[in-house]
Parts: sequence; C-alpha cells; structure tokens
Amino acid sequence: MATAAGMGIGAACLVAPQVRPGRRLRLQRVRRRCVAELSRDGGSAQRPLAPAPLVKQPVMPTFLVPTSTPPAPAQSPSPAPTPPPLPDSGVGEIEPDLEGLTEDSIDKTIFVASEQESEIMDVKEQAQAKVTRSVVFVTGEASPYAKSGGLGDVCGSLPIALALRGHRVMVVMPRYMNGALNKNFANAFYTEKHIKIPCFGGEHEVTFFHEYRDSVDWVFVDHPSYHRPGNLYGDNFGAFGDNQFRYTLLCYAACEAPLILELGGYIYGQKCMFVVNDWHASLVPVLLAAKYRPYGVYRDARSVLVIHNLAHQGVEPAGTYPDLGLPPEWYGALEWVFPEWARRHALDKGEAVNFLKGAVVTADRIVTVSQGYSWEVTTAEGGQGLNELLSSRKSVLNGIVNGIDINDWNPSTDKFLPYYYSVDDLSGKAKCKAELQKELGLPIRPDVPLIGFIGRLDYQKGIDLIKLAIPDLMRDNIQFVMLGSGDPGFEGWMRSTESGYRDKFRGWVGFSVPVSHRITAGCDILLMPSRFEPCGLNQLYAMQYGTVPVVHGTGGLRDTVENFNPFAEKGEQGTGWAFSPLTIEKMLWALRMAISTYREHKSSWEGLMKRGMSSDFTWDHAASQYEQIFEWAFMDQPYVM
Ligand SMILES: Nc1ncnc2c1ncn2[C@@H]1O[C@H](COP(=O)(O)OP(=O)(O)O[C@H]2O[C@H](CO)[C@@H](O)[C@H](O)[C@H]2O)[C@@H](O)[C@H]1O
Ligand SMILES: OC[C@H]1O[C@H](O[C@H]2[C@H](O)[C@@H](O)[C@@H](O[C@H]3[C@H](O)[C@@H](O)[C@@H](O)O[C@@H]3CO)O[C@@H]2CO)[C@H](O)[C@@H](O)[C@@H]1O
Repeated sequence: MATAAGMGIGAACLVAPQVRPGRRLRLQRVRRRCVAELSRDGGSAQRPLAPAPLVKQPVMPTFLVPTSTPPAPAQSPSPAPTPPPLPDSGVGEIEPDLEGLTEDSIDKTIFVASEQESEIMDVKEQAQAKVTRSVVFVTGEASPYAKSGGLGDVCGSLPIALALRGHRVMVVMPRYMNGALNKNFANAFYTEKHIKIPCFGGEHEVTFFHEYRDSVDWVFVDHPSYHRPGNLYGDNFGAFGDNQFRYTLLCYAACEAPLILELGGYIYGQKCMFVVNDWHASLVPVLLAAKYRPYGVYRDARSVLVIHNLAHQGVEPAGTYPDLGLPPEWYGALEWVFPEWARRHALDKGEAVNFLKGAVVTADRIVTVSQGYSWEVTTAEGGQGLNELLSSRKSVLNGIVNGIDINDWNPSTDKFLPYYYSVDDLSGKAKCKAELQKELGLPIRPDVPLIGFIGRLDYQKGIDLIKLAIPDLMRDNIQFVMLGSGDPGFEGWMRSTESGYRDKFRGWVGFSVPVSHRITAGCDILLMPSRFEPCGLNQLYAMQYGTVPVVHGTGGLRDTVENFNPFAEKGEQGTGWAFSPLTIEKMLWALRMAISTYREHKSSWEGLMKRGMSSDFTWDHAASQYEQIFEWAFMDQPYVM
C-alpha cells in the first residue's frame, strides 16, 4: 500500500482521515484539504477544478465607458496576481461522481490508487455539477471580508461550494474600509479597471479590486462611500442616508464586472448566471432588462433573486427614482405605494421606490432560504407587503435551506474553542462549557443547564419575548448567556439584567465571532424565539456542536429542527424543540421540557445531541439544488427581454 511519505501532494491527501461524524462531512474535509494543498503548490494546480473553457471575447460595448487614465489606487497598489489561464475541462460533460459507492468502497478505492490516479480521485471525491456555468454573486456582505449576520455567512460559503463543484464563480461586493475591517481586504489587489457610473446627478467613478481565494474570484467594488466609519450599513445614528446610492453603485458595477474584468486572463462574459442577494443587489436584474438587453447585451444571461430576509427591501421616497439612472418607462418596476395606515400625514401619498420589488418583478427565478419561508412570503402575514407579487411568481419561486461551512463550524477543528470534541467523543464539550462559564465569570457548574442566545438584537429575533420571560426563568436553577448587538434598548436591557442576576445571566453586547463559537460549543441549549426566520443558521451551528435548539416553529427553524419524540416507533427521534404559537408560555414550556430532559434523562439528552451532530447540513446539498434552479432559468427565455 502506498504511504503518504515521499509522495506528491495528491497522495498526501490520501492519509486516512480521522473518524468523523458522517461520510459526506469527512469526504468534504479531505477534499478541502487537498484543494488547500494544491493551491499552495501554485502553478497549474491553482485552479484544481477547472471551470468552463472560455473563448476570449472582445469586451462588449456598454453604456458605461471605462475612463482612459487610471487614477492611483487608494490602497493595495500591487498588481492583481493573475491565476493561470483556465484549462479545458470539457464543459457540460457529465462527470461521474461518487453516488452509489459506499463509504467503505470509497476508502478502499482511495487507498489502492496510485500516486497519479490519486490526484484524479481527490478531485472526483467532490460531487461535480453536470453542467458548469459562470456564476456571478452580488451581495452587500460576504464572510470573512464583511459580515453583519447570516447573509455574510451564506455569501461567504455558497460561492465556494459551487466553485468546488466545477463552476466559475465571482462574488461582487463593496470594499468596505470601516477601520478594523481594512485588514480583511489586504490580499485583494487593484485591477486597474475603473468605470464611471451615471446616477445620482453625476458620474461616479468606482474601481475594482480582486482576490482569488478558495477557487472563487472575490471582486471588491471601491468607492469613498464604502470607507466611512461605522458598520456596513450604518453607524450609531442609524442606517446611512445614502444606502440607496451605495448599492446602486454596487449593482451597476456588478453588471460591468463580467464584461470588463479579465480574471485569470479571461472575462466571464455575457452568458452568466447572476445570483442577486437581498435588496442591495436587486437593481441588477432591472439593469439587465432596462439598460443592457435593449442593446443586445446580456440576452444570454439569467438572474436569480435570493431572498434572505423580506424585512429589508431598500425602500426610499419616489422622488429618488430619476437618481437611479433608469429609463422613465421602468418606474413601474420599482413603484411602491405604502398603505394608508403607513403614511405619515394626510398629504403623504405613500409613493416610494422599492429595490427588492424591482428584482421580484424582473428576476428569472426567485429562491428563499428555506422551503417553509417560500410559502410564508406568499401570505399576508409573512409577505411584508410583497406577498401578492410573490404569489404571482409562484411558478418560479423555490426554497433551498442554507448549508453551513464545516471548515468554520466544526467542533473537532474549531480554532476558537479551548477543547475539541466530536460525536464519537463528547468529553471536550463539557470542558468547553466549564471554560465558557469561567470566561463569562459564571459559577462553574456542570450540572446547571446553560442556555444561550446569539443574534442581531432586532424585532425579528423575538428578544422582547426573552425579556418578558427572564424574571420567571431566573427563578429556575439555570444559567443564561446572550450575545448580540443592534437595538440600543435591548442592549441596555441586557446590561441591566446582567447586573440584576450576577450568578445566572450574562449579556455580551457587541459582535464577536470567536465568542459566538464558544457560546455555541459551551451551551447545552440554544434559544431562538424568532418572530420569523427565513432560514436561521445558529440552530444549524448549534446542532453541529451538540447544543440542543429550542426554537419557534417558523420558516427555516421549523424546516430544520425536528421535535423531540421519546415515543417514536423506532426509538427516540428528534433534534430539539420547535414550539408554536409564539407566546411566552409556550416558549417557557419548551425550555422547561428541554431543561428537565437535560437533568433527568441523560441518555435521551445524549441521543438529542448526537442526532443533531450527525445531521448533514453541508453546503454541497444546497449547492446542487441551486444548480437545478440555474438549469431551469436557462431553459426559459429571460423573464424580461
Ligand atoms: N453579536 C454577534 N456576534 C457574532 N456573531 C453574530 C452576532 N449576531 C449574529 N451573529 C452571527 O450572524 C449570523 C446570523 O445568522 P442567522 O441566519 O441566524 O440570522 P440573520 O437574521 O442575520 O440572517 C438572515 O439571512 C440568513 C442567511 O440566509 C438566514 O439564515 C436568516 O434567517 C435571515 O434572517 C450567525 O453566523 C451568527 O453567529
Ligand atoms: O446579515 C444580516 C442581515 O443583513 C442585511 O440586513 C441589513 C439591511 O439590508 C440594511 O438595509 C440595514 O437595515 C436597516 C434598514 O434599512 C433601516 O430601514 C433600519 O430599519 O435599520 C436597519 C438596520 O440598520 O441593516 C440590516 C442589517 O442589520 C440583509 O439584508 C439581511 O437579510 C440579513 O438578515
């Protein structure tokens, strides 16, 4: 049998992986490690999964004229490192994948492979798309560059999952330079491409930066409006007043990027799949229809709108419409009239423009981040005013549950944890709990159930219910830790509650990724009483870490948390508690069921933990569903020509 020593990189990847929670997870990790090794190798190995062979095309004439003399870049002046030209991968061919092989047979096949064959094997371990495409994500945030919540997680992971399946993937987002975030963009280089965007009464120059990482082209749009202090969308005084302008720039720039940026030597070209996320990116399908297709450009492109959260739609007074640089006849696409009850005074006609609506009526397909939410958005209760329009597009509306990035969120490798553990050896979890209690200054008591909450302090998350339930809950023998930032009222309440219950409650006000990992690992129970939840990621992370979720049964929470059933025919089932309706009584009931199971039924509790940890929430599954959406989009003519 071949040994890893003395072999090439591919062979080194064949070292037997440690015992892991599940087959998919294990294979994906081995695969990722191989990709990392191959990337370090440089040279032609830099793009291990070759995307489509692209014929170098002449840059299409567009209405945006690149300026002739590039200005000096603001930062990172080195030229962009150019990855090698893309090798011919036989686009569109159906690659054999590992479906049908058992875990054993995969392992055996891997171990008998010769050094040369093994490199091929490594590539084939990752399921491949049947048809590969050029995919352009447009987003307001993507981790690790910039994140305010779950949108950042998804746009930081899904593009990589798609790239690993063979697609050529670009992500276009702002190059935020808000102080501490600067270092996140340190490896992105100035591309020397810059364009002038005609909107908001002038021509606004933006430049493009680029980093090739994890098989994805990360493209950062640079403009002074992305440089001011604060968070991504606002500061202590609230949301920035010019957000509409900032994301109009992003959308125009994203439409130009595939036409003008030669990444790895080649442009993406016109036949691409735009994945536009939330309102920040919602002008993209409108621009395709209103400003490109009439001139013969992007007729072969398609767009899918991904709705992560209907609560944010990018609505501004109608008077700003001319600022957007769109033809007057396209006003109807964005037109929005507030119902009378939402108007401010008798003369207010409620006329507005709504970015998200623009994408709802022009995108080729629409995806919500869970199936449950795809139904909720068509109802008056969940549709946030867009329910009728979304209902009218039901035939192209689908739900795909988000995945989680198991490189970042894995209790057996998590760099933020003091101890590691896995479904096969849970001992490290108890140690993580003790360390967390110590870090938070809570009494170190293994017997006391530790309940956690992590999230934006927003009406959506049901913090008001927690607030009302705390006096009652604090009578129990429990500990409670909350991590969050947002609504200043809730932040103040967290601080004062902490001083009221010193040995039981901690309120960590702020945004800290390391602390969020340690809470996820160290707690026994994660509480998510969200009023609505399009998908929710924290319950997925919790299950992966053996932390039992107690959630309001809504949207993606209902889709992903299976209610505990001790009396199921084939033995105990379920991964947590999904309570409904959303009342304090029901929430307390579910929490107390969890607490008593934790205390009095240790083996049932371990079963709950292990079933959660064995669930498969890897991105690969969701990525294959997105591919199906892409195929459907390309089967039809563009929805708006
Ligand atoms: N103070 C803090 N410190 C550190 N980390 C923090 C934090 N507050 C939140 N986070 C992190 O932000 C993310 C939150 O993701 P969620 O999906 O739960 O909600 P969010 O409402 O932001 O996302 C929206 O988009 C996502 C993605 O589609 C949907 O899952 C979701 O339902 C929808 O509301 C998690 O990674 C969490 O750990
Ligand atoms: O990833 C977390 C969420 O991030 C996005 O939501 C942000 C939203 O898109 C921004 O516009 C802004 O929302 C402000 C809103 O526009 C304003 O009217 C006011 O209500 O204050 C809001 C907060 O500043 O910030 C949101 C993040 O807090 C994304 O669209 C969501 O899907 C994600 O859930």
